[in-house]
Parts: sequence; structure tokens; C-alpha cells
Amino acid sequence: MFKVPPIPADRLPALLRAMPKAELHIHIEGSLEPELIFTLARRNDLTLPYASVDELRSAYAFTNLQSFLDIYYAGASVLLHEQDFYDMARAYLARAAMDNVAHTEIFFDPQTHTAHGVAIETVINGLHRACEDARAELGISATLILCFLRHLSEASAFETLEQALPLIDKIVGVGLDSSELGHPPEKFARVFARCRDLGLHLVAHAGEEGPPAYIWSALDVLKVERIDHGVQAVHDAALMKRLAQDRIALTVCPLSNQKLRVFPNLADHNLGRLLEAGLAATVNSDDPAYFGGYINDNFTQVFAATGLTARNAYQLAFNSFEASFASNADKRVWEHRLKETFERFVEYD
Ligand code: HPA
Ligand SMILES: [Zn+2]
Repeated sequence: MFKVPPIPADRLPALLRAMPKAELHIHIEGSLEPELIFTLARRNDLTLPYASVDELRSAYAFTNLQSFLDIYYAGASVLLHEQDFYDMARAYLARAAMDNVAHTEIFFDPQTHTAHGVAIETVINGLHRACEDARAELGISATLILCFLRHLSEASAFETLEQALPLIDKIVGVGLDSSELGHPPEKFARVFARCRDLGLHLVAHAGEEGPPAYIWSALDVLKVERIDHGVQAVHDAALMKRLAQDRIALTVCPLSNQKLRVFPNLADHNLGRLLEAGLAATVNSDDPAYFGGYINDNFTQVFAATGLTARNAYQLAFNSFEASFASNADKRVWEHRLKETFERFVEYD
């Protein structure tokens, strides 16, 4: 591996912001800022149960995953037309480009929208057009991952997959999100097997609030290529070994974990421990509009709170490219730019 040069500690935050990175765990509905929720509600003649942007934002006080999901699904209800999905994704992509995100794999939850009469084409076409335009206009690479809501049935997931089939070329993979406890991965074994046959990439949320057993079944039953969150893996030594040996990436989301009380404080986050154990951890924003920060905020805050180093920074950015579903040619370009950024930070000291 690249020998990371010594970087003065006071330059670390600037380096974290400047380094190219991939974001692999971002729910596009979780990027919907309160201002845009109000704009879209007005545009679509909807009345929100909040009088102002500030009142809505003050409702963002979460105690666990479910308390967040309730408000997150309510926020997403203002999305009705293709242009709404486009505007949401475009705003995120512009923000991600500012954080030097070279590549992003965006989660979306079609069942949230089809449940109130929005056609899946409306969702996928709006998001996909935003990705295409962002590539041309912002130079950021962006792809889509369709997530099944695990609190809904297997039949609903199959129905969603069926609806998405005519647009399957516009997505690179499928994931599994929403309420984890009580909804183990194996509930979706057959859906994931079908997606695998279709040649889609597979990921799943596991071990955010749920036990290590859910990470095992995501790997062995669903056969996923990455684990979203996965921070509970530290409670199972054999699982840690498996994740390290197979280079299964974990898409870790520090500010999300702090806000949903997965850890009592950011200083207690186990990101450093995961890296020390040789796991391919990455840093991501999850739902940036709800958790108080985009990807660079996640990097700078978790580094400040836990004392991670420039070497850790390089490893995390490198892992993000390696774990992405981009081409090897793209990965080499981004990894080269990553090294150049680190060299620049020593040179001008
Ligand atoms: O962190 C999350 N976990 C599960 N489902 C989600 N949907 C949006 N964010 C999340
Ligand atoms: Zn998530």
C-alpha cells in the first residue's frame, strides 16, 4: 500500500475535506432538506403538519432508528412528480461534489412512493436523469441502488422488483433498509436470489441496531457484497475474522449512529477498532439532512472525536473506491488522485 506521508495534525481536517472519496451509503430521501420539503409541498399543493422550516427541523430529535424512520417517511411524502425526484437528487449531487465525492451509489426506497400512488418510473427516471446530468455538469459519477423496505412483506418486495424490471438498466444493485429489529435478512432470501440471477449487485443494512446474527445471514443467506452499518460486528470475534478475510466492506455512518444512539457519544464510536481489526470500513452520511452533516462532516467530526490519523483517512478513502461497484479503470483514476492529494498536503507544509 501507498506509504502515507506525515501530515501535520492541524492540516488533517482540510485533508479530509480535500481528498477524493466515494459515498456508498446515502438514502436520497434522507438528503431532503427541510427547505426543499417546504418548497415541494407548496409546489404540490400539500399541507404539512409543521408551520415552518424551523418547526420541522425542531422535530428532528431521535431516540432510535424507528423514531427517525417515522419522520423520514413523512418528509418523503412531498415527492410526487419526476421533477421532484430530480431536484432532490440534483441538490444532493451538487452538495456531494463540493465534498470532493468522486463517485456515489445512491439508495432509494421505491415502496415509500408507490404506496401513495407514485409510479416507480417517476421515481427512477427522475433520479437517473439527475445522475446523468451530474456526471456531465459536475463531473461526479453516480449510480442507483434500489432498496426494499424490510418492514414490508416478501411479496411486496417481489412486486417492487417486478415493477422495476423495465428500468433495470438504470440501477446497479439492490439493498435492504428500514426497521431492522424483527426483520432479519432471511425474510428476503428468495428476492435477493432472484436479484442475483438478474446480475444485480447486492447490499443490505445489518448490524446497525440488530445483532451479529443478522450480519451472518446477510452474508450467507442473501450473499451480499457489502454490509451497511455493520458496527455490531465487534461483538462477534468469528464474524470480525470473516469480514476481514473476505474484505467485506462496512459502510459506516458515524453521525447517524450518534443521532440514533447506537453509541452514547461520537467519541465512543468503534470506527477505529474496525480499521485496526483490518476491516474494509468506509465513512458515509446515511441521511445527511436529518443527522446534521454530509460526508465531510462525518469525516471531520468522527476524526476529531476519536483521534483517527492521516493513515486512517487514506485507508477509508481507498476502501470506499475499492468497495464501490465502479469499473476498475475508474477506481485506478480515483486512487491516483487520492495519492496526489496526500502528497500535496505534505509538500506545502
Ligand atoms: O440508517 C438507516 N437504517 C435503516 N433504514 C434506513 N433508511 C434510511 N436510513 C436508514
Ligand atoms: Zn442507511
